[in-house]
Order: sequence, then structure tokens, then C-alpha cells
Amino acid sequence: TGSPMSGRRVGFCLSDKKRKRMNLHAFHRCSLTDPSLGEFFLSQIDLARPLVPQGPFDVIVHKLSDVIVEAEHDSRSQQLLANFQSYVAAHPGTVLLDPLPAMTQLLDRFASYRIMTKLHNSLRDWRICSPPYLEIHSVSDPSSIQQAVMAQGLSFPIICKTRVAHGSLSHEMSLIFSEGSLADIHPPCVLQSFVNHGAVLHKVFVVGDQHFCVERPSLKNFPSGPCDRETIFFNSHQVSKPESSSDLTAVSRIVGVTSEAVAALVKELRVQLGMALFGVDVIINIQTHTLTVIDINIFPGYEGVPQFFSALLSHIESVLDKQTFAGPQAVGPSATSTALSTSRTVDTRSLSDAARDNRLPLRFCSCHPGFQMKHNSCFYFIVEEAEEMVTYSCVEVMQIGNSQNSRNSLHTVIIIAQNIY
Ligand SMILES: Nc1ncnc2c1ncn2[C@@H]1O[C@H](COP(=O)(O)OP(=O)(O)OP(=O)(O)O)[C@@H](O)[C@H]1O
Ligand SMILES: O=P(O)(O)O[C@H]1[C@H](OP(=O)(O)O)[C@@H](OP(=O)(O)O)[C@@H](O)[C@@H](O)[C@@H]1OP(=O)(O)O
Repeated sequence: TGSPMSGRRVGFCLSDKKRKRMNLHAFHRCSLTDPSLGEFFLSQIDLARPLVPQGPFDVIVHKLSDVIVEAEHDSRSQQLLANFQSYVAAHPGTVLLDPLPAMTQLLDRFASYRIMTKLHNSLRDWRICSPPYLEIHSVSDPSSIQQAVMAQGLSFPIICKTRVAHGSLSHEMSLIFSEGSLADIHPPCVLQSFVNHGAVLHKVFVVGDQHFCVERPSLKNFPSGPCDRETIFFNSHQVSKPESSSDLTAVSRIVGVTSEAVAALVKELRVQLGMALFGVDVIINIQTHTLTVIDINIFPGYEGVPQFFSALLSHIESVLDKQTFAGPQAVGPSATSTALSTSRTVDTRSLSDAARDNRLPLRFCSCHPGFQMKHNSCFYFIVEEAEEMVTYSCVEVMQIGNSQNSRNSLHTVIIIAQNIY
């Protein structure tokens, strides 16, 4: 066990509801020692109070979804968010789980469904897909919506979900059975083909490079094709929580998922999202047996995963170890990766030389989550400075990280390695 100064300082920034659910409300300032991992100092962050005296933190674990969504229209939330962002920018050594831009994209179903659609190509070999969908941006005349529904290849029944993916209203959904009922939708929303899946939802909970699968109730099968049934309005939390039971959730046939396909899905999503704490909701099409992704959740509840907390601490430990391994200059808010473990192949001297040639102080470097260094591969990196981006030897930029961290004199270096292993 290390001295207090050698422990990991972890700040949790969560809503009251989330804190209670995670059983973190008991932690005011507490230390915790895991024999296999070392010592952790856990504390709750109060966004409403100045952050500097509450720190320092090695890692901040957060779910700021409420604040981000409310900041769209509420000046107090805007202020809280701005304070948090400036703290993060001023403390590049503090790792943020997860990076704000990465998680923010999942608050918008238009953005998250585009990510889900990309899985068709990248995971073609595993026959993983997501159902056809349509973005409805604003109220328009029913005939143009009907045309778009047909053009996009959607089939009835259709499930309608709000564009905003977080908050109590976001779970209010409807099942639409005919063209005539498309008048029941309230844009902005997504329309998505309903896929019969035997009323079983597979929740995949991801914590860094570990994931856990839990089965849940889900919507029952419906006859395919349009019919004159009235629209069914429901709340998703009434159908897919562990305790959910309703007329809408009668199980007909359980079809399992293969663990290899789920592992491939998780690996790909970690790369695509640049996140470590997320959930993927998967159903199995009862006709085609295709693994079908219907939702990606930011830092979900992990209900039914008793190993969650130890997995989280182990992930934090591994992120911080890699950060230490990469050297004191090589730290950063989006260093949530598993990737630097193989960073002995990284030629840090040439990285420093390149940075020096350009007279850039090298402040922060991280490997994008999910990218593993390939042995003997050359590595590519990008130096961002304010709006200007300088690219070195960059053959393929797969994803550019947290540009919010490159402010003023702070230069963000993101190492991007090709191929996983
Ligand atoms: N395309 C689909 N086909 C069949 N059933 C679906 C489809 N989309 C959603 N469902 C059903 O509706 C439920 C809610 O959908 P979804 O996961 O998108 O909602 P959510 O409110 O974002 O969920 P969460 O609580 O995980 O955030 C699913 O658990 C599943 O039962
Ligand atoms: O707290 P809970 O256990 O209900 O967790 C739910 C979480 O609420 P939280 O915000 O309080 O974490 C939800 O977040 P928002 O959609 O509202 O962003 C969403 O991620 C659900 O998928 C989670 O349920 P699960 O997927 O685990 O069933």
C-alpha cells in the first residue's frame, strides 16, 4: 500500500440520481485499497463549487449528460459546463473518463445512429448491423415523410424515438403501424424499423477493455408489415429494465448471441467512440439471426454487473499506468486508452524532435482509445494548435481526438496507430 500521495485521486462528477444508484453517495472523501491495484482516493465533485480546491485529480469519472443537455437552454448549466471545461483545459494531466466531445455525440440520436450504421461495413464479417432509420428534423407534411420512409427502406412497424437521447422525455417512444399514423410523430425524432427479436434485449456494458452481457426484457414480436392498429405510446424504461413486465414484453423465443461477435462489436465501438464507459443494446433478429445494434448509452447503470466497480478501478489503474509509462509530458484528458501498453514501439525521441523542430511545447499526448501500437509499425501523430492542425507522417487519420484540449499554448498530440495488433 502506498502513502496517501502515491494513491490514485479519482473524482466522481455525477448527478445525484446516478450517485445514489452507483452507491457512491456514501463517499465524501474516502480511500480504498484494492490489494491487486493499490490505493484510491475517491471524492465527489460538486460542480457548483470552485473545482481547483476540490482537486487535484488523476482521473475524473463523470456523466455530465444532464448538464450538457440543459446547457442548450439554461445559463446556469452553461456556466457549470464552462467551469468544468476550463478546469479540464487547465489540468491536462487529469484524465477524463470519458472525453466530453466523444460522449456528447451520443446525446444526439442523429449522431449515434450514424455511428451505428457505420458498423455495417466495419463488422460485415460478423453480420452485425443496425436497423434502417430516418432522421426527421422538423414537422413536415405527412406525404413527404411517407415518401422518405419508403425511400429509406423502412418497414412497419416503425419505432419512433426522440432526437435527444438523454433525460426522462428521451425514453418516451411510439410504435407506428401504418403510413396514416406517421402523423403521430413529434420531430425532431428518428424513425427506425422495428425488428422482431423474441422480446430479449442483450445489454452489453463496457468498462475499458472488459465487457459484461446482461439479458433484459424487451418489446415482443409484432406481425411484419403495415396494419390498421393504433399507435402504441410507451416509455422504454417500462419495457427494458430488469423488473419490466407488461403486455408489450411477452417473451416468445430466446436466441443467444455469440460472444466473439459481441467482443468484435465492443472492440470496434471503442475505436469509433473513443470511450471507455458505455453500453450497447443489442437484439437478435429472429428471422436472420443477425446481431442488431439499437442503442449506445453513455455510462449506463451496469445493473447486474457486480464487478463494475472493480473493473472501473482496474481500468483507471491501467490508464494511469500507461500515462506514467509514456512519460511526464505524455499525459492528457483523453488518455483513456488501453493503447499505450504497447507504446515501447513508439519512437518518442522522434516525436519530441518533431515537436521541437516546430518549436511546440509538447504538453499532452495520448493514444486514441482502441488503437493499439502494431509492433514495428511506424506511428503517426498530429499536433493541433488552436485552429491550425499540423500533421506529421500521417497516412491515415482515423479519428481526431479532443480538440477542446488544444487551447492557447496547449498543444494536443494524438498518436494514432494503424491496425489493432
Ligand atoms: N429497432 C428496434 N426494433 C425492436 N425493438 C426496439 C428497437 N428499438 C428499440 N427497441 C425496443 O425499445 C426499447 C428502448 O429502445 P432504446 O434502447 O433505443 O431506448 P432508450 O430509452 O434510449 O434506452 P436506454 O434506457 O438504454 O437509454 C429497447 O430496449 C427495445 O425493447
Ligand atoms: O441509472 P439507470 O440504471 O436507470 O441507468 C440508465 C441511465 O440513467 P442514468 O443517467 O441515471 O445513468 C440512462 O441514461 P440516459 O439515457 O438518461 O442518459 C441510460 O443510459 C440507460 O441505458 C441506463 O439504464 P440501463 O441501460 O443501465 O438499463
